[in-house]
Amino acid sequence: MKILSSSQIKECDSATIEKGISSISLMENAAKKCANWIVDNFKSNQNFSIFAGNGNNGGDGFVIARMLYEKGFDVEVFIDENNSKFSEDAKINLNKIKLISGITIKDYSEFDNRDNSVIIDALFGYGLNRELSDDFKNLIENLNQIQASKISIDIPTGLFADRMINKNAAVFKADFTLTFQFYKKSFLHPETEKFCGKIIVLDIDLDEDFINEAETDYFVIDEILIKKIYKPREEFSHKGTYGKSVLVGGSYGKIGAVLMSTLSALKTGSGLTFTIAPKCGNIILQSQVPEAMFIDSGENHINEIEIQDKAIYGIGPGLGKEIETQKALLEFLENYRNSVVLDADALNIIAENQKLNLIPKHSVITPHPLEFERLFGKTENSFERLELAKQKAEELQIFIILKDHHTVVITPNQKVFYNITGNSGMAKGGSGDVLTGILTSLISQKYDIEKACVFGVWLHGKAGDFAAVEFSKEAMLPTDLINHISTVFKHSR
Ligand SMILES: NC(=O)C1=CN([C@@H]2O[C@H](COP(=O)(O)OP(=O)(O)OC[C@H]3O[C@@H](n4cnc5c(N)ncnc54)[C@H](OP(=O)(O)O)[C@@H]3O)[C@@H](O)[C@H]2O)[C@@H](O)CC1
Ligand SMILES: [K+]
Repeated sequence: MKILSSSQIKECDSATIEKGISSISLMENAAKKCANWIVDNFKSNQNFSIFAGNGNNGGDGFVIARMLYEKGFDVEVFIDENNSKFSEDAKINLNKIKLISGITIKDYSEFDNRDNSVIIDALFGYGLNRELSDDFKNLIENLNQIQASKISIDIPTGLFADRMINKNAAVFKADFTLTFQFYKKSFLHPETEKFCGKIIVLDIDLDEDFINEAETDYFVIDEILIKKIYKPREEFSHKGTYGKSVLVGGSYGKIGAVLMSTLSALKTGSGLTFTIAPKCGNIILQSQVPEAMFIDSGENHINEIEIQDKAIYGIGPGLGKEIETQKALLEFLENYRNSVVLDADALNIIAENQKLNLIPKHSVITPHPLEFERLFGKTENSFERLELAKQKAEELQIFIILKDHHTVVITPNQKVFYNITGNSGMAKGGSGDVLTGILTSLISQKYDIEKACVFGVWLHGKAGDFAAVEFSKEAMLPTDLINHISTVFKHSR
């Protein structure tokens, strides 16, 4: 799914209107989608307090008020009574509810919370173009204090659609955000997404031609995209059809990491799977994953990385940073030209030795924020980190998978794919090792690298979601996630 900027959404609005739908009908349609969702999900609540601004977000609020009232709910609307400058469509809809005696319209200052009330934020949407004034900040901070269910229309007030907020910004803290047609970029960054609650994207029939042609670097990975990428296995094939994965890692006390990568590569469908690990891991690996072939290197840590033909390497899980291991990795990279997947200590070794230039072009690196900082330097926030990652991905011609609450794939041509599968149960040591195995396996099966990255992060998160359903976010383990890779494939058929 494409992510459009606020100015593109405005253009999309205009394109839709040019096709013959009036702006007032568009608002009516958008609000109807919200009202229906609210009725379906908040049947037991009788009171709705709707806070409306003076733009079209407020206009949506007025229409929602009317619709909820018509469905039998008790509705109060709050506006800034000193501000008479409403957008045209907001004014039309405000005038409509003024004619309904059952809907009370009061000033924001007259709000008094009622029992079992739901607060609806229709103050500002994508039209917010500057910091909120102190009056609005106070209003939002007061609303945030109130114990009630809270719904934001389109965007939680105080957030900008596409950029970071100031540190002291006041933002409405929603339990649900009912947003129109597209994810907004700020819903996908940790500093800003925490205000959104659960995000519900409502299709309001904006012009499809405009959406198809709109140019953007930003995408959300959705099932439509995954269906286009996934290649079911062919019946007439053999193990050679599905490539050779070589997982390199492990050191004394950290054999589990490379074991999990190896298992993940196998469960993702790798044809032939090798593990290069120190001798101390031999028995563990051979007994736990008999399907993989073991190549030893060093006693307790890796001291050489053998180059094999026609293989895809995934290097880093549990690798450690012993001097001999560092030398082995740098020597390997100096002599290797194919794409590799680099994770964990492989990235730390590259950072400490300042050898970014050794990463083969079209490789994949999978840093978490701290590893990213070690490689490329500090940034102020995740929006800046993403911009720096885009720049570095292009400069080095590599794919960067930035691991975070929403993991992001950044391609050498600066496209950005946000992943929305996954959950906090995956925030445990070992989850990253699973991702390395999945990515190595998909690339070795000749998925194009961009597609392997997009499919890989989605599959990883989705398996995590199945594991959370079975075991809970607290108790699920990265090994449970590996076992649920099969559930994802079964559901993908
Ligand atoms: N295609 C879609 O997605 C559809 C979207 N729709 C809805 O339209 C919404 C966008 O509407 P919008 O453009 O009127 O913007 P909105 O957010 O209501 O605010 C604009 C007003 O706020 C003002 N203002 C700005 N910053 C401010 C500040 N800090 N403090 C105070 N004021 C500030 C600004 O004033 P100005 O800059 O002119 O001084 C202007 O008056 C969108 O989010 C969705 O809900 C649907 O109805 C139909 C289909
Ligand atoms: K809002």
